[in-house]
Amino acid sequence: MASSVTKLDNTKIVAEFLNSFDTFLFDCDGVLWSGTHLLPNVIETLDLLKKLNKKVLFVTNNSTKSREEYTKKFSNFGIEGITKEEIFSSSFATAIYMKNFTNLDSSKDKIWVFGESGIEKELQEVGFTTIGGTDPRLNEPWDQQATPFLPVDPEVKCVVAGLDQSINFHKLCVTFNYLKVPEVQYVATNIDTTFPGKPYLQPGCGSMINLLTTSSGREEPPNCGKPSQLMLDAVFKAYPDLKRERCCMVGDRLNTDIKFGIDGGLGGQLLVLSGVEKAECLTDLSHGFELPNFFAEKLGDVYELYSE
Ligand SMILES: O=C(O)[C@H](O)[C@H](O)COP(=O)(O)O
Ligand SMILES: [Mg+2]
Repeated sequence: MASSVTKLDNTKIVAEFLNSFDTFLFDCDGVLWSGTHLLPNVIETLDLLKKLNKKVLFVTNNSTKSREEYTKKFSNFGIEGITKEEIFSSSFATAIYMKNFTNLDSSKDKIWVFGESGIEKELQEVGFTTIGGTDPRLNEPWDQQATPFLPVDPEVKCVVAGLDQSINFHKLCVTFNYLKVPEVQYVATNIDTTFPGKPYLQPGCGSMINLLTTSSGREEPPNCGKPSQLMLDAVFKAYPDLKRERCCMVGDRLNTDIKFGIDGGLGGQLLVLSGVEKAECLTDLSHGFELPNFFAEKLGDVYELYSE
């Protein structure tokens, strides 16, 4: 638990903050952007970190896109030069989990996807056959007699569920029917209950997982996203020279991003108030989550307050 939380609100503190770390791991939604809006001075801050020879990586619980698709999202926001290898998404973490931590045989066991293309593409990249997901036939109105998805496919051995911004009753009913099969495993990409937008907050992946879990009577599924250390293990496997004490996690949620950094033994955590959390969470501790050692109104404050 951080003994005290330092606000990045002046040049001296920002300089000390930057000198304390060699690597910055950035959450995306609520830190870099909010929905389709790039947050202020994000590009400038990332450029400053590169100029200071800092390592910059991205760790997002948003499973809607594959890492490859995320490189295009970065570029569309004008954040150039970000490679797939610098992005760690919960869809990627879930593919790692399915490949290395389950007994599924990707040569014959299929996966039913509740979610978007990111999950499908990352699971397919590690060799799994996926059904459901973005199949356009799921956009047809729910009709028990007409649906092509029931009865369930006996080769499906797992449901992987993530954020679906095109959620509908057809998708819920078919996924529910797979979850009613006791032998079918159940895995969640992440647990974020809300999804930051601009200006409105939205229901997140975790709320959709809760709906599926409650309706099917299943136990809570394993979570592959932050704060699970699966993604951090993948980061340190890909970049073995990183020193945990010289890494800082930058996020907008206490129960995912900041917990992820603290549990992972990272040297620092910066909470930005441009996403889900508001300043009250730093004084009203009834949430029960550990606090970061730094906070800022927004990431762009690092650039705005920095001076040579
Ligand atoms: O509901 C969700 O899936 C999350 O709110 C969202 O995708 C979080 O993404 P992150 O803030 O980890 O980039
Ligand atoms: Mg976020």
